[in-house]
Amino acid sequence: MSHSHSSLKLSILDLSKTPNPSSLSSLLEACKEWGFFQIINHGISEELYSKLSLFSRQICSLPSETKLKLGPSSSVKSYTPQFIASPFYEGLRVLGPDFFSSAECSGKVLFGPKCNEFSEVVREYGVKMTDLSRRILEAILMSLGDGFEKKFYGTEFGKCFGYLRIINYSPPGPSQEEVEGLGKHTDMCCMTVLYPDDVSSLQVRSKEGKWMDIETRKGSLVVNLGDMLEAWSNGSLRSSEHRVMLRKPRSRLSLAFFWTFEDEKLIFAPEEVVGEGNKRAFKPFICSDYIHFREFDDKEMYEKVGNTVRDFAGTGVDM
Ligand SMILES: O=C(O)CCC(=O)C(=O)O
Ligand SMILES: [Fe+2]
Repeated sequence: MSHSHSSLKLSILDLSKTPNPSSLSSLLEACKEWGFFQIINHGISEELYSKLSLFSRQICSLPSETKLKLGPSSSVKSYTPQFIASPFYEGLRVLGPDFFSSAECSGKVLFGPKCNEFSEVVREYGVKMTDLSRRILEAILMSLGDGFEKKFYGTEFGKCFGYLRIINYSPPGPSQEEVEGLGKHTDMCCMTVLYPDDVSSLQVRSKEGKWMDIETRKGSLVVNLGDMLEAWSNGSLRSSEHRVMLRKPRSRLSLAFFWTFEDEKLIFAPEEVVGEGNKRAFKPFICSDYIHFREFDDKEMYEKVGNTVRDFAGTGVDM
């Protein structure tokens, strides 16, 4: 039996070019319609990616006893073993802004003396992705309204920080044509910058509810918007449901960099963003309250995974 899949070529943001009205309008269009686009000329070298991939593969092959020292129920909590998100998914989280120290904290347990090299590679990746995330977010604000990046970047997004998740998906079994590596979800953060080794496993759900395979240019990174930005933009920027479907009999690696508001941030769309005469699509809420709402759901009631910020703070007004 073979499945047919519709696919979506992601809109391109070229980071080597100064944004102009035409590039900004296609960026805004992509953010509203899909909440997904791709970036090219992003400056993350393949060499850096390969170094990090190598460590990722090493983490994958370590014995479970070692990794379970880092979570889910130990004090460090940086490791998500298989069978939490899915039977095929395991992940290691490294918190910014001090990527070196947080990498070291896990690295000591995982790699022993080789840990320094790991921490250094993660630091370099974290710093570069932080810079990249800022530039992307500025472009998004610019696309939302004239002068919005100057007006809102510092005041609203000035305390954003990033964290990295190094994700390994184990291969589906020989008799499994297609398995869910990561189930349907929206990202909680403002924005995710994704370096997948195989983009064809990533699917986004259209507004009509159709799953689409994501297509990108070779070497580009995938950006998707999260719930916090959807709420901050009064629902005009879309945080889309997406998932990972594993189809090839090989493992898959992915580096997901999440750019998020600080815990205590009150998320409330500014008047100018809502626009005169428009209703509010979200009640104001504190960032960490939403994260707790999601974490509780994800762990305690697995069937309820998939709850979004609209379930948490939506007013019922559909933007
Ligand atoms: O692995 C991927 O390509 C996507 C991961 C993802 O969606 C996530 O970690 O939120
Ligand atoms: Fe995601």
